[in-house]
Amino acid sequence: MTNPIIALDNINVTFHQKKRTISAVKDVSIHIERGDVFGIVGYSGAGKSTLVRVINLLQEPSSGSVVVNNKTFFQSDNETSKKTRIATKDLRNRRRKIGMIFQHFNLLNERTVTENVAFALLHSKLSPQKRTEKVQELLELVDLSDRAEQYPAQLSGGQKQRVAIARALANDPEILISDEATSALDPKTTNQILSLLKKLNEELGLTIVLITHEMQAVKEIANKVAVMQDGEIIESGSLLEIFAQPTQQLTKEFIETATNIDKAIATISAQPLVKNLADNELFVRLAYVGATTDEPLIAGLFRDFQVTANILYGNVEILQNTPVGSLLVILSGTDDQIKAATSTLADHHVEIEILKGGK
Ligand SMILES: Nc1ncnc2c1ncn2[C@@H]1O[C@H](COP(=O)(O)OP(=O)(O)OP(=O)(O)O)[C@@H](O)[C@H]1O
Repeated sequence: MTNPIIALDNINVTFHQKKRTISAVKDVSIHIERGDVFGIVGYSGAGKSTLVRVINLLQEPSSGSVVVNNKTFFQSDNETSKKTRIATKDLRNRRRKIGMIFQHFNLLNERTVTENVAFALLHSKLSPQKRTEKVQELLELVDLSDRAEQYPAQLSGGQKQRVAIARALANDPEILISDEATSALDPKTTNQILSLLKKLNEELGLTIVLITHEMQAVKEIANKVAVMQDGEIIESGSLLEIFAQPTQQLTKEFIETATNIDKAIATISAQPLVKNLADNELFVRLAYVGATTDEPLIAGLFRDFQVTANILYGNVEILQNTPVGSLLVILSGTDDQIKAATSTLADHHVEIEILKGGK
Protein backbone atom coordinates (compact mmCIF):
# COMPACT_ATOMS: atom_id res chain seq x y z
CA MET A 1 0.00 0.00 0.00
CA THR A 2 1.31 3.39 -0.87
CA ASN A 3 0.74 6.34 1.35
CA PRO A 4 0.82 9.51 -0.75
CA ILE A 5 1.99 12.73 0.87
CA ILE A 6 -0.51 14.58 -1.33
CA ALA A 7 -3.79 12.95 -2.34
CA LEU A 8 -6.14 15.00 -4.47
CA ASP A 9 -9.28 13.12 -5.42
CA ASN A 10 -12.04 14.16 -7.81
CA ILE A 11 -11.12 17.81 -7.52
CA ASN A 12 -13.37 20.32 -9.26
CA VAL A 13 -12.77 24.05 -9.21
CA THR A 14 -15.51 26.15 -10.74
CA PHE A 15 -15.42 29.93 -10.87
CA HIS A 16 -18.76 31.67 -11.09
CA GLN A 17 -18.58 35.05 -12.71
CA LYS A 18 -21.52 37.31 -13.53
CA LYS A 19 -22.76 35.45 -16.56
CA ARG A 20 -20.05 32.88 -16.93
CA THR A 21 -19.06 29.67 -15.25
CA ILE A 22 -15.44 28.63 -15.68
CA SER A 23 -14.52 25.03 -14.91
CA ALA A 24 -10.81 25.55 -14.24
CA VAL A 25 -10.23 22.04 -12.83
CA LYS A 26 -12.44 19.09 -13.75
CA ASP A 27 -12.55 15.90 -11.73
CA VAL A 28 -8.79 15.69 -11.25
CA SER A 29 -7.23 13.01 -9.07
CA ILE A 30 -3.50 12.88 -8.42
CA HIS A 31 -1.54 11.07 -5.77
CA ILE A 32 1.99 12.27 -5.10
CA GLU A 33 4.36 10.03 -3.16
CA ARG A 34 6.85 11.30 -0.61
CA GLY A 35 10.11 12.15 -2.40
CA ASP A 36 8.52 12.49 -5.84
CA VAL A 37 9.36 15.26 -8.21
CA PHE A 38 5.96 15.44 -9.82
CA GLY A 39 5.77 17.48 -13.02
CA ILE A 40 2.46 18.95 -14.13
CA VAL A 41 2.74 20.12 -17.73
CA GLY A 42 0.24 22.09 -19.77
CA TYR A 43 -0.24 25.23 -21.77
CA SER A 44 -1.26 28.52 -20.21
CA GLY A 45 -4.83 28.38 -18.95
CA ALA A 46 -4.87 24.58 -18.58
CA GLY A 47 -5.61 24.94 -14.87
CA LYS A 48 -2.21 24.03 -13.41
CA SER A 49 -1.90 26.95 -10.99
CA THR A 50 -5.47 26.57 -9.81
CA LEU A 51 -4.90 22.87 -9.20
CA VAL A 52 -1.73 23.28 -7.14
CA ARG A 53 -3.21 26.13 -5.12
CA VAL A 54 -5.76 23.55 -4.00
CA ILE A 55 -2.98 21.59 -2.27
CA ASN A 56 -2.61 24.20 0.49
CA LEU A 57 -6.17 25.49 0.10
CA LEU A 58 -5.07 28.85 -1.24
CA GLN A 59 -7.81 27.83 -3.65
CA GLU A 60 -10.69 25.97 -2.10
CA PRO A 61 -12.12 23.40 -4.49
CA SER A 62 -15.80 23.35 -5.36
CA SER A 63 -15.77 19.66 -4.57
CA GLY A 64 -13.38 16.75 -4.04
CA SER A 65 -10.99 15.70 -1.34
CA VAL A 66 -7.62 17.16 -0.37
CA VAL A 67 -5.46 15.11 1.98
CA VAL A 68 -1.90 16.24 2.78
CA ASN A 69 0.34 14.23 5.06
CA ASN A 70 -2.65 12.10 6.09
CA LYS A 71 -4.60 15.16 7.24
CA THR A 72 -7.87 15.94 5.46
CA PHE A 73 -7.73 19.60 4.47
CA PHE A 74 -11.02 19.58 2.60
CA GLN A 75 -13.75 17.17 1.62
CA SER A 76 -16.98 17.64 -0.25
CA ASP A 77 -18.86 15.22 -2.48
CA ASN A 78 -20.23 17.84 -4.80
CA GLU A 79 -20.63 21.57 -5.13
CA THR A 80 -23.81 21.76 -3.09
CA SER A 81 -23.08 19.13 -0.45
CA LYS A 82 -21.64 19.67 3.02
CA LYS A 83 -18.00 20.79 3.15
CA THR A 84 -15.53 19.54 5.72
CA ARG A 85 -12.58 21.89 6.27
CA ILE A 86 -9.47 21.73 8.40
CA ALA A 87 -9.47 24.25 11.28
CA THR A 88 -7.97 27.62 10.30
CA LYS A 89 -5.15 27.53 12.86
CA ASP A 90 -4.17 23.99 11.93
CA LEU A 91 -4.17 24.96 8.24
CA ARG A 92 -1.96 27.98 8.96
CA ASN A 93 0.62 25.78 10.68
CA ARG A 94 0.50 23.09 8.04
CA ARG A 95 0.83 25.62 5.21
CA ARG A 96 4.27 26.53 6.57
CA LYS A 97 5.31 22.98 5.70
CA ILE A 98 4.38 23.60 2.07
CA GLY A 99 6.83 26.02 0.43
CA MET A 100 6.03 27.81 -2.81
CA ILE A 101 8.14 29.47 -5.46
CA PHE A 102 6.89 31.43 -8.45
CA GLN A 103 7.93 32.76 -11.84
CA HIS A 104 8.29 36.34 -10.57
CA PHE A 105 10.10 35.47 -7.33
CA ASN A 106 7.80 37.70 -5.16
CA LEU A 107 10.68 39.14 -3.11
CA LEU A 108 10.45 42.25 -0.92
CA ASN A 109 12.47 44.83 -2.83
CA GLU A 110 13.26 47.08 0.14
CA ARG A 111 14.71 44.21 2.15
CA THR A 112 18.09 42.56 1.84
CA VAL A 113 18.54 38.91 0.90
CA THR A 114 18.96 38.02 4.57
CA GLU A 115 15.83 39.98 5.54
CA ASN A 116 13.81 38.37 2.76
CA VAL A 117 14.65 34.90 4.03
CA ALA A 118 14.24 35.90 7.70
CA PHE A 119 10.78 37.24 6.88
CA ALA A 120 9.56 33.67 6.47
CA LEU A 121 10.63 32.98 10.07
CA LEU A 122 8.44 35.74 11.49
CA HIS A 123 6.17 33.22 13.20
CA SER A 124 8.83 30.70 14.04
CA LYS A 125 9.56 29.72 17.62
CA LEU A 126 13.32 29.96 17.07
CA SER A 127 15.37 32.37 19.20
CA PRO A 128 16.86 35.42 17.40
CA GLN A 129 20.27 33.74 17.48
CA LYS A 130 18.90 30.50 15.98
CA ARG A 131 17.04 32.47 13.33
CA THR A 132 20.25 34.16 12.22
CA GLU A 133 21.95 30.79 12.04
CA LYS A 134 19.02 29.31 10.11
CA VAL A 135 19.13 32.10 7.52
CA GLN A 136 22.88 31.64 7.12
CA GLU A 137 22.42 27.90 6.64
CA LEU A 138 19.71 28.46 4.03
CA LEU A 139 21.82 30.96 2.11
CA GLU A 140 24.66 28.49 2.14
CA LEU A 141 22.35 25.76 0.88
CA VAL A 142 21.37 27.87 -2.14
CA ASP A 143 24.92 29.14 -2.59
CA LEU A 144 24.18 32.80 -1.91
CA SER A 145 26.11 33.50 1.31
CA ASP A 146 28.17 36.16 -0.46
CA ARG A 147 25.03 38.11 -1.40
CA ALA A 148 23.47 38.18 2.07
CA GLU A 149 23.44 41.99 2.42
CA GLN A 150 22.43 42.84 -1.14
CA TYR A 151 18.98 43.91 -2.32
CA PRO A 152 16.92 42.04 -4.93
CA ALA A 153 17.60 44.75 -7.53
CA GLN A 154 21.30 43.90 -7.31
CA LEU A 155 20.71 40.23 -8.16
CA SER A 156 20.29 38.28 -11.40
CA GLY A 157 17.07 36.36 -12.05
CA GLY A 158 18.68 33.09 -11.04
CA GLN A 159 19.97 34.61 -7.78
CA LYS A 160 16.54 36.06 -7.01
CA GLN A 161 15.01 32.64 -7.48
CA ARG A 162 17.62 31.20 -5.10
CA VAL A 163 16.56 33.72 -2.46
CA ALA A 164 12.94 32.69 -3.05
CA ILE A 165 13.94 29.03 -2.66
CA ALA A 166 15.81 29.76 0.59
CA ARG A 167 12.76 31.61 1.88
CA ALA A 168 10.44 28.76 0.84
CA LEU A 169 12.64 26.34 2.80
CA ALA A 170 12.82 28.44 5.96
CA ASN A 171 10.21 26.44 7.87
CA ASP A 172 11.65 23.07 6.82
CA PRO A 173 8.79 22.18 4.48
CA GLU A 174 8.20 18.64 3.33
CA ILE A 175 6.64 19.84 0.08
CA LEU A 176 7.80 22.50 -2.35
CA ILE A 177 5.43 23.77 -5.04
CA SER A 178 7.23 25.34 -7.95
CA ASP A 179 4.85 27.33 -10.16
CA GLU A 180 6.69 28.13 -13.40
CA ALA A 181 9.75 28.98 -11.30
CA THR A 182 12.14 28.76 -14.25
CA SER A 183 9.91 30.32 -16.91
CA ALA A 184 11.49 33.77 -16.68
CA LEU A 185 15.06 32.44 -16.71
CA ASP A 186 17.48 31.76 -19.56
CA PRO A 187 18.29 28.10 -20.36
CA LYS A 188 21.59 28.01 -18.44
CA THR A 189 20.11 29.59 -15.30
CA THR A 190 17.06 27.33 -15.66
CA ASN A 191 19.34 24.30 -15.53
CA GLN A 192 21.13 25.64 -12.46
CA ILE A 193 17.83 26.16 -10.63
CA LEU A 194 16.57 22.73 -11.69
CA SER A 195 19.82 21.16 -10.43
CA LEU A 196 19.34 22.94 -7.12
CA LEU A 197 15.76 21.63 -6.86
CA LYS A 198 16.99 18.11 -7.63
CA LYS A 199 19.66 18.43 -4.96
CA LEU A 200 17.05 19.53 -2.40
CA ASN A 201 14.87 16.60 -3.43
CA GLU A 202 17.69 14.12 -3.02
CA GLU A 203 19.41 15.54 0.05
CA LEU A 204 16.42 16.76 2.06
CA GLY A 205 13.88 14.26 0.73
CA LEU A 206 11.77 17.24 -0.33
CA THR A 207 8.68 16.34 -2.36
CA ILE A 208 8.45 18.75 -5.30
CA VAL A 209 5.42 19.62 -7.40
CA LEU A 210 6.73 21.24 -10.55
CA ILE A 211 4.27 23.14 -12.69
CA THR A 212 5.56 24.18 -16.07
CA HIS A 213 4.72 24.60 -19.73
CA GLU A 214 8.21 23.28 -20.59
CA MET A 215 8.63 19.54 -20.91
CA GLN A 216 12.39 20.17 -20.94
CA ALA A 217 12.24 21.19 -17.27
CA VAL A 218 10.19 18.13 -16.36
CA LYS A 219 12.59 15.91 -18.26
CA GLU A 220 15.54 17.19 -16.27
CA ILE A 221 14.28 16.40 -12.79
CA ALA A 222 10.80 14.85 -12.56
CA ASN A 223 10.17 11.17 -11.95
CA LYS A 224 6.41 11.42 -12.57
CA VAL A 225 4.47 13.51 -15.04
CA ALA A 226 0.87 14.57 -15.50
CA VAL A 227 -0.26 16.41 -18.62
CA MET A 228 -3.08 18.88 -18.17
CA GLN A 229 -5.43 20.31 -20.77
CA ASP A 230 -8.66 22.29 -20.32
CA GLY A 231 -8.81 21.55 -16.60
CA GLU A 232 -8.28 17.81 -16.98
CA ILE A 233 -5.35 15.47 -16.51
CA ILE A 234 -5.26 13.80 -19.91
CA GLU A 235 -2.28 11.54 -19.27
CA SER A 236 -0.02 10.68 -16.36
CA GLY A 237 2.65 8.19 -15.41
CA SER A 238 6.34 7.79 -14.74
CA LEU A 239 8.68 10.02 -16.74
CA LEU A 240 9.86 7.00 -18.70
CA GLU A 241 6.36 5.77 -19.50
CA ILE A 242 5.31 9.19 -20.69
CA PHE A 243 8.42 9.71 -22.82
CA ALA A 244 8.46 6.20 -24.21
CA GLN A 245 4.79 5.74 -24.92
CA PRO A 246 2.82 8.95 -24.95
CA THR A 247 -0.75 8.24 -26.00
CA GLN A 248 -2.19 11.75 -26.25
CA GLN A 249 -1.43 14.15 -29.08
CA LEU A 250 -0.67 17.00 -26.66
CA THR A 251 1.80 14.85 -24.73
CA LYS A 252 3.53 13.98 -28.00
CA GLU A 253 3.78 17.68 -28.85
CA PHE A 254 5.36 18.47 -25.48
CA ILE A 255 7.84 15.64 -25.85
CA GLU A 256 8.79 16.68 -29.35
CA THR A 257 9.62 20.17 -28.16
CA ALA A 258 11.84 18.67 -25.48
CA THR A 259 13.73 16.30 -27.77
CA ASN A 260 13.84 18.42 -30.94
CA ILE A 261 12.84 15.33 -32.90
CA ASP A 262 10.20 17.33 -34.79
CA LYS A 263 12.90 19.67 -36.12
CA ALA A 264 15.11 16.73 -37.04
CA ILE A 265 12.26 15.06 -38.95
CA ALA A 266 11.56 18.29 -40.86
CA THR A 267 15.23 18.82 -41.76
CA ILE A 268 15.89 15.25 -42.76
CA SER A 269 12.65 14.90 -44.73
CA ALA A 270 13.90 17.71 -46.96
CA GLN A 271 17.09 15.85 -47.85
CA PRO A 272 17.38 14.17 -51.29
CA LEU A 273 17.75 10.69 -49.74
CA VAL A 274 14.28 11.00 -48.23
CA LYS A 275 12.74 13.17 -50.92
CA ASN A 276 13.70 10.63 -53.58
CA LEU A 277 12.89 7.55 -51.51
CA ALA A 278 13.00 4.40 -53.70
CA ASP A 279 10.07 1.99 -53.93
CA ASN A 280 11.80 -0.59 -51.77
CA GLU A 281 12.60 1.91 -49.03
CA LEU A 282 10.83 3.11 -45.91
CA PHE A 283 11.69 6.23 -43.93
CA VAL A 284 10.91 5.40 -40.33
CA ARG A 285 11.38 6.62 -36.80
CA LEU A 286 12.45 3.99 -34.31
CA ALA A 287 11.89 4.77 -30.66
CA TYR A 288 13.12 2.66 -27.79
CA VAL A 289 13.63 2.68 -24.06
CA GLY A 290 16.26 0.99 -21.98
CA ALA A 291 17.73 -2.43 -22.49
CA THR A 292 16.91 -2.70 -26.18
CA THR A 293 19.70 -0.27 -26.88
CA ASP A 294 22.32 -2.70 -25.62
CA GLU A 295 21.35 -5.21 -28.26
CA PRO A 296 22.79 -4.93 -31.73
CA LEU A 297 19.33 -4.81 -33.25
CA ILE A 298 20.17 -2.57 -36.16
CA ALA A 299 23.12 -4.74 -37.17
CA GLY A 300 20.85 -7.77 -36.87
CA LEU A 301 18.45 -6.36 -39.45
CA PHE A 302 20.93 -7.03 -42.23
CA ARG A 303 22.34 -10.23 -40.79
CA ASP A 304 18.94 -11.83 -40.22
CA PHE A 305 16.69 -10.21 -42.82
CA GLN A 306 19.01 -8.60 -45.41
CA VAL A 307 17.41 -5.26 -44.64
CA THR A 308 19.84 -2.34 -44.71
CA ALA A 309 19.32 0.44 -42.21
CA ASN A 310 20.72 3.83 -43.08
CA ILE A 311 20.69 5.89 -39.88
CA LEU A 312 20.19 9.57 -40.73
CA TYR A 313 19.70 10.93 -37.24
CA GLY A 314 19.94 9.62 -33.72
CA ASN A 315 19.09 11.08 -30.36
CA VAL A 316 19.67 9.19 -27.15
CA GLU A 317 18.91 10.72 -23.78
CA ILE A 318 19.38 9.35 -20.33
CA LEU A 319 16.18 9.76 -18.35
CA GLN A 320 16.30 8.45 -14.81
CA ASN A 321 19.41 6.45 -15.63
CA THR A 322 17.71 4.78 -18.59
CA PRO A 323 18.58 5.44 -22.23
CA VAL A 324 15.64 6.65 -24.31
CA GLY A 325 16.39 6.85 -28.00
CA SER A 326 14.96 7.99 -31.29
CA LEU A 327 16.50 7.08 -34.62
CA LEU A 328 15.48 8.32 -38.06
CA VAL A 329 16.31 5.52 -40.46
CA ILE A 330 15.81 4.48 -44.08
CA LEU A 331 15.13 0.75 -44.26
CA SER A 332 15.73 -0.94 -47.65
CA GLY A 333 14.62 -4.42 -48.65
CA THR A 334 11.74 -6.34 -50.16
CA ASP A 335 8.31 -6.01 -48.59
CA ASP A 336 8.65 -9.40 -46.93
CA GLN A 337 12.13 -8.67 -45.59
CA ILE A 338 11.05 -5.32 -44.15
CA LYS A 339 7.93 -6.86 -42.65
CA ALA A 340 9.98 -9.55 -40.91
CA ALA A 341 12.55 -7.00 -39.74
CA THR A 342 10.01 -4.56 -38.33
CA SER A 343 8.13 -7.33 -36.61
CA THR A 344 11.36 -8.37 -34.85
CA LEU A 345 11.97 -4.76 -33.82
CA ALA A 346 8.44 -4.58 -32.42
CA ASP A 347 9.08 -7.82 -30.50
CA HIS A 348 12.01 -6.03 -28.88
CA HIS A 349 9.73 -3.13 -27.88
CA VAL A 350 11.08 -0.77 -30.50
CA GLU A 351 8.24 1.48 -31.59
CA ILE A 352 8.15 2.01 -35.36
CA GLU A 353 6.53 5.00 -36.96
CA ILE A 354 6.48 5.09 -40.76
CA LEU A 355 7.23 8.65 -41.84
CA LYS A 356 7.39 8.02 -45.59
CA GLY A 357 7.11 5.12 -48.05
CA GLY A 358 5.26 1.83 -47.94
CA LYS A 359 1.76 1.25 -49.17
N1 LIG B 1 -9.90 33.58 -9.54
C1 LIG B 1 -10.35 33.26 -10.75
N2 LIG B 1 -11.55 33.66 -11.21
C2 LIG B 1 -12.00 33.33 -12.42
N3 LIG B 1 -11.33 32.54 -13.30
C3 LIG B 1 -10.13 32.09 -12.91
C4 LIG B 1 -9.56 32.42 -11.63
N4 LIG B 1 -8.34 31.82 -11.54
C5 LIG B 1 -8.15 31.16 -12.70
N5 LIG B 1 -9.20 31.31 -13.54
C6 LIG B 1 -9.38 30.70 -14.86
O1 LIG B 1 -9.15 29.31 -14.73
C7 LIG B 1 -8.47 28.79 -15.86
C8 LIG B 1 -7.18 28.10 -15.43
O2 LIG B 1 -6.25 29.08 -14.98
P1 LIG B 1 -4.84 28.70 -14.34
O3 LIG B 1 -4.15 29.97 -13.97
O4 LIG B 1 -5.03 27.69 -13.31
O5 LIG B 1 -4.09 28.03 -15.58
P2 LIG B 1 -2.57 27.68 -15.75
O6 LIG B 1 -2.50 26.39 -16.45
O7 LIG B 1 -1.86 27.78 -14.45
O8 LIG B 1 -2.08 28.82 -16.70
P3 LIG B 1 -0.99 29.97 -16.45
O9 LIG B 1 0.33 29.29 -16.54
O10 LIG B 1 -1.27 30.94 -17.54
O11 LIG B 1 -1.30 30.51 -15.07
C9 LIG B 1 -8.26 29.97 -16.78
O12 LIG B 1 -9.31 29.99 -17.72
C10 LIG B 1 -8.35 31.16 -15.87
O13 LIG B 1 -8.78 32.30 -16.56
